[in-house]
Amino acid sequence: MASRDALEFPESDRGFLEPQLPPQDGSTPRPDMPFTTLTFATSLDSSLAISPGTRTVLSGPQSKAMTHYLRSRHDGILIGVGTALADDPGLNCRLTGVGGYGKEGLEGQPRPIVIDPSARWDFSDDSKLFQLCRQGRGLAPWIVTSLPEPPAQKKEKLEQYGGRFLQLKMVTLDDGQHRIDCVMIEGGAQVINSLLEPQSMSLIDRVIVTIAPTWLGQGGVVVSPPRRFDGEGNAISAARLKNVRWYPFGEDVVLCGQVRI
Ligand SMILES: NC(=O)C1=CN([C@@H]2O[C@H](COP(=O)(O)OP(=O)(O)OC[C@H]3O[C@@H](n4cnc5c(N)ncnc54)[C@H](OP(=O)(O)O)[C@@H]3O)[C@@H](O)[C@H]2O)C=CC1
Ligand SMILES: Nc1nc(O)c(N)c(N[C@@H]2O[C@H](COP(=O)(O)O)[C@@H](O)[C@H]2O)n1
Repeated sequence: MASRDALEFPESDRGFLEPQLPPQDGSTPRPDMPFTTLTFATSLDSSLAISPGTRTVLSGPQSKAMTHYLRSRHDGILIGVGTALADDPGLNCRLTGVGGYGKEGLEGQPRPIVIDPSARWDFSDDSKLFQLCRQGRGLAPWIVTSLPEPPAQKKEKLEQYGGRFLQLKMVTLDDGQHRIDCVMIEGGAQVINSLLEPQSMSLIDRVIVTIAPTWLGQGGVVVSPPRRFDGEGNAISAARLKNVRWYPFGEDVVLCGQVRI
């Protein structure tokens, strides 16, 4: 039976998204690299949150359900440590019919991946992610760190739940069981802004942005990649999408496209 807090994303809305999603046969556009979707919700003034260190609800119910559908179609969800600290996120999929929400096991649940170079996320049993693990509603996170020896207590706790630390140079796992074919990158701003820099933008296969009809005002956590200049020193746009599609979800609009390289 589906749980009371489960979300529904109707079949009628799924067709629009299908061409944007990772191929279901696990094939990837670049060898040994996952299919990557950059997806987030923004205000009209490009803010992800009203101020640093806070969580702001931008998506309405329909686009929120869409995000959970996207989660169900990716193996992993990636965030930066700034988001883990600010949001205490669940990072699971709460759609009816996935594991923990009407289905046995954890089928359809993505692996949370937290980029935490210095292992500064001070997680505990009370962290939302670990509560969901105990309830059989989400997978334990993988934490990508550059520390050769992550703190022993954190490592022990993480492994208790089935999570693990990955050192930066070991992101690509060579044991096939833990392969990740597609990753959904949710943010936050620093992660997104760095991915939209020229040297990284080719790593993004799709961009799916929920735009909420609100201005959060100055002082927000903003998506705005570093400015670029042409050969004559004139400012040019930092990044632009091609193959753009728009879709309304309630009061929000969802924009899909590919970064023009
Ligand atoms: N509306 C939405 O859809 C979303 C909103 N958010 C919001 O965004 C905010 C958090 O954003 P922000 O503060 O920018 O934090 P981020 O989540 O982007 O995390 C930033 C940290 O991650 C590490 N990091 C980021 N980029 C890289 C990189 N390229 N290589 C290595 N490490 C990297 C750094 O850690 P270190 O400093 O330790 O080296 C950095 O300080 C929160 O308020 C959250 O609510 C987040 C996701 C989605
Ligand atoms: N799609 C979307 N809409 C918003 O309004 C948001 N604030 C976010 N934030 C992202 O979702 C994470 C929270 O996930 P849980 O609901 O806790 O599972 C948050 O950490 C951001 O990555 N996304």
